[in-house]
Amino acid sequence: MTLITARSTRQAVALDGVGKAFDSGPPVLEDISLTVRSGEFVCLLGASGCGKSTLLNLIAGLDTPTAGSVELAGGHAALMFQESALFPWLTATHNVELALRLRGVPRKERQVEAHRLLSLVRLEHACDMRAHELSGGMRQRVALARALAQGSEVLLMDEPFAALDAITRDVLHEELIRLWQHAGFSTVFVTHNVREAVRLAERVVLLTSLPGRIAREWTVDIPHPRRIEDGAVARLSLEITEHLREEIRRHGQT
Ligand SMILES: Nc1ncnc2c1ncn2[C@@H]1O[C@H](COP(=O)(O)OP(=O)(O)OP(=O)(O)O)[C@@H](O)[C@H]1O
Repeated sequence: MTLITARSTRQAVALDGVGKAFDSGPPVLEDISLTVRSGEFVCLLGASGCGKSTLLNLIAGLDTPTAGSVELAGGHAALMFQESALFPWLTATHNVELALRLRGVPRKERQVEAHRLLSLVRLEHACDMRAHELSGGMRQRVALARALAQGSEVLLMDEPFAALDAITRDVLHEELIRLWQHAGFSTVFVTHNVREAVRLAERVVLLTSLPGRIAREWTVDIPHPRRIEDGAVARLSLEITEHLREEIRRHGQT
């Protein structure tokens, strides 16, 4: 593992003129051009229904754009959703081992590696537990360990902490930043929570609605560790919220 010391210029994700329409409906996304540098943490922010998940699915290769192109370093990305989607009959270790198996890690190395990943997310005491024995926060930790097990350069996260209480969410923000700083993967994180975006990202990209286009973006220069209640986080959040409100007003989505 390497600590990020300098900003990379290599591209992890490159979207060029991406558009998406479903069937004969109007475009959900239009002319999205966005580059995510290797090791960069970008938050995609926008009102409900503006197309954030659709864009993430296009980056993941789960769907194809109707216009433009999507390029992904390494050809594949790890995904994490609001629901942990763990296999309930498998222990935490076996859930992680499954991802290692799909990646071709030899059987005798899998258990050690799964335990290493579960310790990284501070779950060394829960290796033998199944989903129903884990809290929501612990389930998301296992999901994060499983995502890391895929060994992708890019981690795509679709509101992964939205269902958690504020304290658990805050702890997981801290954990995610710690892992990102040390492992150096690129992250595209979707949220409609402005403070969460400013708390986490190096860059916040705001999407318009109907169709989703890039409205504006902000570089977040606030040093880590950041807290959600920091003055600098609050000030930038206020500024971004004003722009988000404007977008919502424009489209009558209140
Ligand atoms: N498979 C699909 N077929 C038809 N329409 C779809 C499909 N997937 C998404 N849409 C439409 O695309 C639009 C954007 O949806 P999407 O889920 O990407 O938005 P979002 O910004 O992630 O919303 P939220 O924040 O509420 O999760 C919505 O109008 C949705 O109904």
